Amino acid sequence: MIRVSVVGAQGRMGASVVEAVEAADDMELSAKVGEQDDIASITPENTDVAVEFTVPSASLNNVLALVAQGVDVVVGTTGWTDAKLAQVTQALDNGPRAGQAVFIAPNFAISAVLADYFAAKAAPYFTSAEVIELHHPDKVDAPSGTAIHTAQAIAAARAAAGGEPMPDGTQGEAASRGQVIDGVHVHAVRLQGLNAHEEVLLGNTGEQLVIRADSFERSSFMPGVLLAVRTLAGGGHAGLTVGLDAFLDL
Ligand SMILES: NC(=O)C1=CN([C@@H]2O[C@H](COP(=O)(O)OP(=O)(O)OC[C@H]3O[C@@H](n4cnc5c(N)ncnc54)[C@H](OP(=O)(O)O)[C@@H]3O)[C@@H](O)[C@H]2O)C=CC1
Ligand SMILES: O=C(O)C1=N[C@H](C(=O)O)C[C@H](O)C1
Repeated sequence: MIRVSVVGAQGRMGASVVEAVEAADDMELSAKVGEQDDIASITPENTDVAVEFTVPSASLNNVLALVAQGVDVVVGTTGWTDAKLAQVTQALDNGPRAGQAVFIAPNFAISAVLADYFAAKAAPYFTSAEVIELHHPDKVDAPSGTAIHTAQAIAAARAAAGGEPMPDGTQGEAASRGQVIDGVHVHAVRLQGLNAHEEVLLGNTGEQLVIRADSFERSSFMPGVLLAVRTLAGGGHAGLTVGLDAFLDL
């Protein structure tokens, strides 16, 4: 049995992970940790993999604490920057146990992972690309971690193909055009009734490709979370890995 502890267990995602772990035949729930609890209670003696879904402002410290304890971590919290990722890599290098692993995914839903992948594949063939993410109004961060990841992937694919900057003659209030991430405009919608959705618009003269992923329920993230837990528990993924595509045969 894979022993799993959940950090942020009282949150929307954490509670879903607790349910998914309890329902999995090959896993058992070890600890449920919230903001008031001591994360140092999670150790290799009671936990094979910790799953972390908290808030962007707390996630790095939680991950560093778990790595220092010698525990492998699957992270779904957003807000990761290159500088934060570098801190995780450094912590893993100095971790107490050989072969320690941290896995971070901006999105665990297969629809979103594939949308991201398809968008990067399509990007070099289009003059223009913009990303629209749409979420429930309780989401604290904007734009979504997924949208940032998608925009970066589109920009990297365009740059690798030697693409020109996108045409845009709009003047006036810059905020109206969304946040610009690596040259790609990203727009964030918060609307009651929504869960997690993303649309990538790709345009050429006289044509448009729309790639859209919809997570209607948090259960859509659970197969990806459990896949990551099983993959880390199986070993062979030492160090830091980012993105569920690393564990899929794409
Ligand atoms: N990768 C993916 O597929 C997905 C990622 N996400 C991301 O996951 C994160 C969590 O989302 P969601 O569950 O909706 O958010 P919630 O606000 O529902 O949950 C966050 C939880 O974290 C707890 N928390 C805050 N600080 C700490 C801390 N220092 N230690 C332990 N627990 C803490 C909060 O407790 P309290 O309320 O008591 O402060 C709360 O229970 C977000 O970054 C979101 O974007 C969401 C969906 C899918
Ligand atoms: O907060 C959410 O709900 C979600 N957060 C992640 C993100 O910011 O990309 C993943 C998904 O979009 C749901």
